[in-house]
Amino acid sequence: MGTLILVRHGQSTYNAENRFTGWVDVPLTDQGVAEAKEAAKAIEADGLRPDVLVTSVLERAITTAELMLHELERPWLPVLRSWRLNERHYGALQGLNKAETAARYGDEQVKLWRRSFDVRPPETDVEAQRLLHADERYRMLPLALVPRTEALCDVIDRVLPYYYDVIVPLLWDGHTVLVSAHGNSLRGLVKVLRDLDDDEVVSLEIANGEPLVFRVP
Ligand SMILES: O=C(O)[C@@H](CO)OP(=O)(O)O
Repeated sequence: MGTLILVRHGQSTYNAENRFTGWVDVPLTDQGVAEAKEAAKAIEADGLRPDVLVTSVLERAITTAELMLHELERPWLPVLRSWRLNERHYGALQGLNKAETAARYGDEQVKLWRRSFDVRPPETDVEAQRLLHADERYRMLPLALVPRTEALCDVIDRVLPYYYDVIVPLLWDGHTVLVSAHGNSLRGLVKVLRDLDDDEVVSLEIANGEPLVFRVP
């Protein structure tokens, strides 16, 4: 039996500024750094010792994991990274303030964009998609796989192949796998692991730096 530890990165600068983040690559705040260290203490207190690290390709998740491993005195762990674990792409909302967007479009609409299973935020234009594709991290992808917006259902579609093809075999081999990722990529995974239906997932919230532990037979 393997152990899966899911951690959402510590607070980022955009979290602190209440901005839609998505694939924008922002760093942690001082509070985020402290949350990452606390996350490591929590898993240590549970007697858990990760032996493989898996992260998205976004800095806030990578830094959170590095801080955690340093705290756990295991900075040497083997690491795997994938764009498939990135945050949900927030489309044209990326960078906007969430409160200002709610004042403009209404709380209900913003809640649908933020938490529904299948409502996509407005998409970015083709030029923004091309710019993202030019980023070294995403250049190897076919352009069609570089998102212009995503709903949670789209995130699940991209996360699951990585989960089943890469993470599950590690768990079957008995590893303790630490996954450092994002609010919505982890909401998608937790929906599947807990078998939540499309309505239940609306109220699922994942806090910064709070580890979630699953035993996978
Ligand atoms: O902005 C984002 O990308 C996410 C996570 O920070 O926000 P939300 O809480 O709306 O899912």
